[in-house]
Amino acid sequence: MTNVIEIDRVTKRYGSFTAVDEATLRVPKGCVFALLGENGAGKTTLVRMLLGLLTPDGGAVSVLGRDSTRHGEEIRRQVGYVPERPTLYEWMTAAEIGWFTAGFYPDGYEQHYRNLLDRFRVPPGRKISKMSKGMRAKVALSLAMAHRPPLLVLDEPTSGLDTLVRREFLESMVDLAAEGHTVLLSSHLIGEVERVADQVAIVREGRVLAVDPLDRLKLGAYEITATMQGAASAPPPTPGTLLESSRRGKQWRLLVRDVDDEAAIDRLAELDSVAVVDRRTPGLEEIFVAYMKQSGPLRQAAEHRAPLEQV
Ligand SMILES: Nc1ncnc2c1ncn2[C@@H]1O[C@H](COP(=O)(O)OP(=O)(O)OP(=O)(O)O)[C@@H](O)[C@H]1O
Repeated sequence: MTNVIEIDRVTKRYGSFTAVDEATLRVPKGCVFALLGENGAGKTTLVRMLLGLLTPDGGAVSVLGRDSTRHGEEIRRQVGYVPERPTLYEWMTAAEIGWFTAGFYPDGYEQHYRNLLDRFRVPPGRKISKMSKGMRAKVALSLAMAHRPPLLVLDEPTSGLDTLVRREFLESMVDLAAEGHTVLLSSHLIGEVERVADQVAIVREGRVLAVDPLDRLKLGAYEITATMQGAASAPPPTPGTLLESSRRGKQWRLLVRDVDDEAAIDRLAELDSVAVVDRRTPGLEEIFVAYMKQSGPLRQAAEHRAPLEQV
């Protein structure tokens, strides 16, 4: 099994509202895979279908080689899941909650949990109710990892954490992937995804718009500024795939990706219609925003969507 997750043309509706629309993606073993999308894009709905907690209206979801509609329980046994707002028993200490949870898992769980608390520097005797958000998140992560799941699913795991704790948390994810675990991270934080992900799926309004290795998404992307000879000129033909174009006076700003040969951009200056060409490498945020703007709204906004945050 090379793919830990396989999602094929999956659709999920809530009444007449389509939350996930024919989504297709593959998550290979041993990578940190990010679902990147604004609030309300459908990430949690996708995650719930993976875990067999929601049944798709169409398409197929397979996790660790099993159909999640029929084998949800088996999948959940093998997956570590940290939801956006983990529920922890407030009155227990970190050690007690591990002891309690160990009852649901095979031998070795509690010892490994204690090792993880140690690794994340969580005092075992501290009550959950007396912990900071960051420490709670580490307890939730330790509980999710203590049965050594081959797949860890994290739904907006760092929301509410401060920068340092967030960074530490993210680094532990990269370590996990290096140890052969697969991590699925759902996030709307571009900086976070850029820091840790090997592969990224850009999700917008229930649709998967792009799935790529982060390197590929970034390395072949360019922002081209072409100053034309005349104000009315059309933009020059660009190499690669055009994601976004806008004009201000004589200047076109073009965002392209999948450019194999950057010299092809420089050669645009040889065209009669072009006076000057500049290029620079955009950040993931610019690429993401270009995808978000493409072809206008895909569906009516169902709710107020929170703006994107940078880490
Ligand atoms: N049980 C439900 N009934 C009706 N609509 C729902 C339900 N759950 C989610 N939705 C809607 O489906 C869309 C996708 O929601 P989802 O929670 O999957 O998005 P998300 O990308 O995880 O967002 P967030 O980051 O805010 O959690 C949203 O518009 C949401 O309001």
